[in-house]
Amino acid sequence: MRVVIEKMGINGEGIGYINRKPVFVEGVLIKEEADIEITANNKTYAVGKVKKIVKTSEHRVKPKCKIQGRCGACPLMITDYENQCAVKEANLKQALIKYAHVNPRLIKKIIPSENVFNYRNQLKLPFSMNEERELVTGMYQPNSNYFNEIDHCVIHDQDLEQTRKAVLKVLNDYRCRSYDYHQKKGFRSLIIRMIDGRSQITLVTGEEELPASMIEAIMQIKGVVSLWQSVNTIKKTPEIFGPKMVLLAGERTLDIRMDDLKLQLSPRSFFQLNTLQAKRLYSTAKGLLKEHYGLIVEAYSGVGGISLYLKDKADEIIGIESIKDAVVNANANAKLNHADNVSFICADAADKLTYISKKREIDLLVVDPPRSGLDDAMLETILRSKIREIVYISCNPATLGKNLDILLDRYEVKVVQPVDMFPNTAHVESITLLVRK
Ligand SMILES: C[S@@+](CC[C@H](N)C(=O)[O-])C[C@H]1O[C@@H](n2cnc3c(N)ncnc32)[C@H](O)[C@@H]1O
Repeated sequence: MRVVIEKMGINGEGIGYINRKPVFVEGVLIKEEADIEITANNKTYAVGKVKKIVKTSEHRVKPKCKIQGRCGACPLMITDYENQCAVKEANLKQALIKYAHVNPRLIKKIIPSENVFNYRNQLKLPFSMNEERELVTGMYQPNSNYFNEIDHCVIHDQDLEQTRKAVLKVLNDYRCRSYDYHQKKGFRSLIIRMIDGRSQITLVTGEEELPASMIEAIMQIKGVVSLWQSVNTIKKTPEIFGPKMVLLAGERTLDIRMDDLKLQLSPRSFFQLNTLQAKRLYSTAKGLLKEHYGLIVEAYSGVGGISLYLKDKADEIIGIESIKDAVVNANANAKLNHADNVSFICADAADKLTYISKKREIDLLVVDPPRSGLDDAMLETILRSKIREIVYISCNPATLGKNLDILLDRYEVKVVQPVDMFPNTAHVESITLLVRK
C-alpha cells in the first residue's frame, strides 16, 4: 500500500491515512510517500512497516548512528535539527489543543539545544553476551527481545562513551558474564553518570562478589570517582537498581557544579540528563516568575536543583521528593549552597502538599513530575488549595494536556515554553505558567 505522511506522532513516527484510518509508520517524515506493509490493523488505527520510500523529504538526513531505528531511542535522527524542533513544537501544540483547548498563541517557539549530539550525561544499559562470548552493553529493540549491541552511542557524552568502553574491557578481562536468571548470577546493567569529566559507576549484578583487583582496575579508569554495586535478583521488574546499594570504592556522591550551584548526586537520585540544557530549563522557569514570593513549594524536587536556583525568590522553599537518597542529597545541597530558607521532605508529593496547603498559604507551586504526570490525588489537592501560581515542568505533552484540562477549571495558562532537552529523540520538555483565575 502507498501512503503519504501528513503528520508526526508523539513517538516520532509518521502518520498517514488510508480510507481515513490513521496508519502509524516508523522511519518516515511529513510529505514523504512510502510503500508500506500493514503489520497491524485495528478498528481505529493501523500500523505499517516501510518497504520503500518513494518520495523523500528535503529535511531527511543520513543518521549518524548505525543502529538508528533499531534501538528505538532516536526516531528523529533521520531529519535535520531545525525540523526536529518543528516536529516537537507541533506535537506539543497538537496535544495541548486536543486535550485542553490551550490557545496555540500561548505556546512559544522551542528553545533549541546547543548540543545536538554527545549531550547525555548518563547511561543505563543492560548487559548481554555477543557472538564472540564477550560481555557487551546495548538496548532491546522496542516491543521485542532482540538485543542490539551498542558499539558507539552518538548522543552520549564522548567521555561517557570512553568510560563505558573502558569498564567493558575490565569486565571482559575478568571474564564476567551477563545475568543468568536461574543461577541469579552475572551482570545485569551498567549505569554511569559522568559530569565535567568525573564519573560515578554502578554495576547491577546478581549475587556476585567482585574481586578486589577488578574494583581497583575500574577505579583506575580516567575520571572514575566511585564504584557502586547494586544487587538485583528480582525476576521481572521495571526497576534497574536492586533494593541494596553497596559502595565498593571511592566517594559516596558525585559532586558537580551547575552555574553557581554545588550539587551532590547519589546514583539512585534523578538528575537532568542534559546538563547544559538543564541550566536553560531552570533559568527559563525562573525568568517567568515574579520578583519575590512568600512560600514556594516544589513537588518532585529530585536533588533540589530547581528550588536552589530559586532560593533568592522566596522567604521559604519546601521541596517534596519520594526517593530517600535524593532527599538526603537535596538537604546536603541546601547546606552546601548556604540556602537556609530551603528544605526538603521525603514524602509522596500529593500527601505532603495536602498537609502543607491546609496549614499555610502557598504562593507558588513548582511541579516537575515523571512522564505519567500528576496523579488524581495531586490534581485534587491543587484544585482544593488556594495556590496562586503554578509552574508545571513536563516531559510528556500528552499527560500535560490531560492534567491541564483538569487544572483549567481554576487556573489560566499564561505561557507555555518548550525547551529541547533531548535532540534526536521524540521527547518534548516544556514549562507552563498557570495563574489562579
Ligand atoms: C522528572 S524528575 C524531576 C526532578 C527535579 N525537579 C530535577 O529537575 O532534577 C521527577 C522526580 O519526581 C520524583 N517522584 C516520582 N513520583 C513521586 C511522588 N509520588 N512524590 C514525590 N516525588 C516523586 C522522582 O523520584 C524524581 O526525582
